[in-house]
Amino acid sequence: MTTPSPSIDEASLAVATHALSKLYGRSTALEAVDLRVPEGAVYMLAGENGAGKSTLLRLLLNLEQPTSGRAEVTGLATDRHGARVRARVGYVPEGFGMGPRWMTVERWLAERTVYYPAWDAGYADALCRRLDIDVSRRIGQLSKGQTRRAQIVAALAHRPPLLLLDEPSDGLDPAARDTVLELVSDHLSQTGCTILVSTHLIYELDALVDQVGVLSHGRLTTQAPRDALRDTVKAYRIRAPEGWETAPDISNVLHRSRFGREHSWVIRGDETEVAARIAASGGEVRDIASLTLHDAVVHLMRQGAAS
Ligand SMILES: Nc1ncnc2c1ncn2[C@@H]1O[C@H](COP(=O)(O)OP(=O)(O)OP(=O)(O)O)[C@@H](O)[C@H]1O
Repeated sequence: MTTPSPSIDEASLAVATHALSKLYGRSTALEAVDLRVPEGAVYMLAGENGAGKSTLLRLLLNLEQPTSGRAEVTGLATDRHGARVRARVGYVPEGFGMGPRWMTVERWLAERTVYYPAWDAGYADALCRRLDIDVSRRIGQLSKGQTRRAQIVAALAHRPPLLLLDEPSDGLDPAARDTVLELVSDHLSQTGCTILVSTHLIYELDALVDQVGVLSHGRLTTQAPRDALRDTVKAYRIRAPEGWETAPDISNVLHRSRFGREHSWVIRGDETEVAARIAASGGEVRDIASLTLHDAVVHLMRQGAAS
């Protein structure tokens, strides 16, 4: 079951999906996903390998069709307006296939202008310089990271209202990762665009993210503003009598560990309510701490995988 988000104005969503499902044969890749990405948000999509993140992004671009359900991207129904949706989106795909091996990067970038009328050649040049791209090289000669750099230029250079980034730093060296984060951050402050980004490197996006979604086995098990997660997913240090761990009536325990009579539990819920329940069951709350975004999301991923 998806954790409900606080009320969101449906009219101001950059992306909305409605019970979006995708089967490959008899195997479920996505199951009744109700994604809500507010306009102007940086929405991080996390989830284990095979959770359905890339499939979801491909469906949003109508590169593949859902088995059931529907999606709207920048207000357009993806099934009827696939080409218009793609023109409004900057997409970094999961894979590294770009184009024919003989084509130079320069020519490949020039061809993007056909698809994107708003292509800004000056901005594309500046991005190529920042990312140290030799545009005279042929696609077949590029390393994985060099390919990724060119894909990032293509995604940003038409200043689309929405970026769909599928593990954008995959293949990049650490310095290039930092440069890409700076570029995306600058791009965001200049354009105010919306970003939906799938990643396994949660800490990398820490400074940017304001919405979080967790996919697990094709289901969106968590969807919440980042601040709401910070306020509700907490680590409780508890001193308790022997055998206490079976006593409390507490739901949404994401993690338990124990050292002697001291317990450390990660619990999702209202802090005051959780603390009261612990106290009522005979436990003494010694400390309550917030988690990093990385730790909170990893606990939520594990809970999603286990449910
Ligand atoms: N073309 C396809 N044919 C059959 N199954 C597919 C296809 N594409 C994806 N799948 C399956 O759908 C599920 C979701 O895959 P997807 O690539 O969307 O996951 P992901 O969350 O992006 O994973 P990762 O983090 O490993 O990139 C997986 O079980 C995968 O095997």
